[in-house]
Amino acid sequence: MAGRARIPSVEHVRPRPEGVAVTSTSTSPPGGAPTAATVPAVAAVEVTKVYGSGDAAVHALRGISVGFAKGAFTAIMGPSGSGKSTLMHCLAGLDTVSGGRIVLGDAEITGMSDRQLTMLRRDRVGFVFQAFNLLPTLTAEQNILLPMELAGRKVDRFWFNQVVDVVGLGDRLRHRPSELSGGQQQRVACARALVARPDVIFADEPTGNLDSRSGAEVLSFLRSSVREMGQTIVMVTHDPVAASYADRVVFLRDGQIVSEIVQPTPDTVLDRLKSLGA
Ligand SMILES: Nc1ncnc2c1ncn2[C@@H]1O[C@H](COP(=O)(O)OP(=O)(O)OP(=O)(O)O)[C@@H](O)[C@H]1O
Repeated sequence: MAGRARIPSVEHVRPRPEGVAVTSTSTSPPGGAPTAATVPAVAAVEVTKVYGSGDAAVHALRGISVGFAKGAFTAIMGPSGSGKSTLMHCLAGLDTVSGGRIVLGDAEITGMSDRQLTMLRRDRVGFVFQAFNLLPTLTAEQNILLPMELAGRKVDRFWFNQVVDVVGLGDRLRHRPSELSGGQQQRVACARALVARPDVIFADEPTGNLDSRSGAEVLSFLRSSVREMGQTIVMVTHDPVAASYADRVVFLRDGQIVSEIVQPTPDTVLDRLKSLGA
C-alpha cells in the first residue's frame, strides 16, 4: 500500500478567485491542525497535465489545486476542452498527472504502481458514466452486486437493502436492464457504485443519456445518497440544472479553476457559465 501523505485541508487547496464569495467548510482553529471535517475526500495539489510534447503539447491542466469535501456533492463545470474530464480522470487514478499530487483520503495516489491503482479503484472509488454499462443478461440485483462478487468481497445485506431503498428499486430487482427505463438503469448503475461504500463516487455526465424527468430522478437519488448516507460525489456536467443539485460547483477554463459557487441554483450557474464564455 502507499504511504500516508500529508493531507491538505479543504481550505488549503480551495481556490480563492477574485470577486467570488467562498464559504469556508473549515472548522480548524487558525493555525491549528486540520480536523477530520477539513480533510477532503480527494484533493488535487498544483496538478498539471500535458498531453503530447513539443509543438503538439496540449496543456490540459495548468496547476490545479482543489479539495472535494467528505460527504459533499460537488459539480465540475466549464467550457468544452477546459479540462473537466482530464481532472476527473486524474482524481480517480484513471490517468496520470504530469506534475503535482493527488491525495485520496490518507493516501497519495500519484506515484502508485499500476497494481496499487487498480486496487484503489476497485476498493475505494466508484464510477457512474453516461452509458449505464449494465450487463444485459443479469438482473438489476445481480448487476448491483457483480463488482463486489468479482472482488471477492462479502455483501453487507443490511447496507444493500438501505441502498436499494434510497434508490427506490425495491420492486425492480429481478428485472433485466431491457425491462427498465433509462432512469431506472442509471439508478442501478448508481446503486452498483454505492453498495461498495467507496470513499468517492465520480460521475461523468450521469444524466447525459436521460430525458429531463429521468435525469431529475437520478440526480435526486445522488443527492439523497449524500444527505442520507454521507456519500462523497464529484460530478462532471454541462447542465446547469444538474449542477444545481450539488452543494458546490467549481468552474474550469483553459485548465485552471477560475470560479466556484456554493449552494448553486440553475440561474446562478448559467450566469457564471455565460460570464466564462461557455
Ligand atoms: N488523450 C488526449 N490526447 C491529447 N489531448 C487530449 C487528450 N485528452 C484530452 N485532450 C485535450 O485536453 C484538453 C482538455 O480535454 P478534456 O476532455 O479534459 O476537456 P473537457 O472539459 O472534459 O471537454 P468536454 O466538455 O468537451 O468533454 C482538450 O484540449 C483536449 O483536446
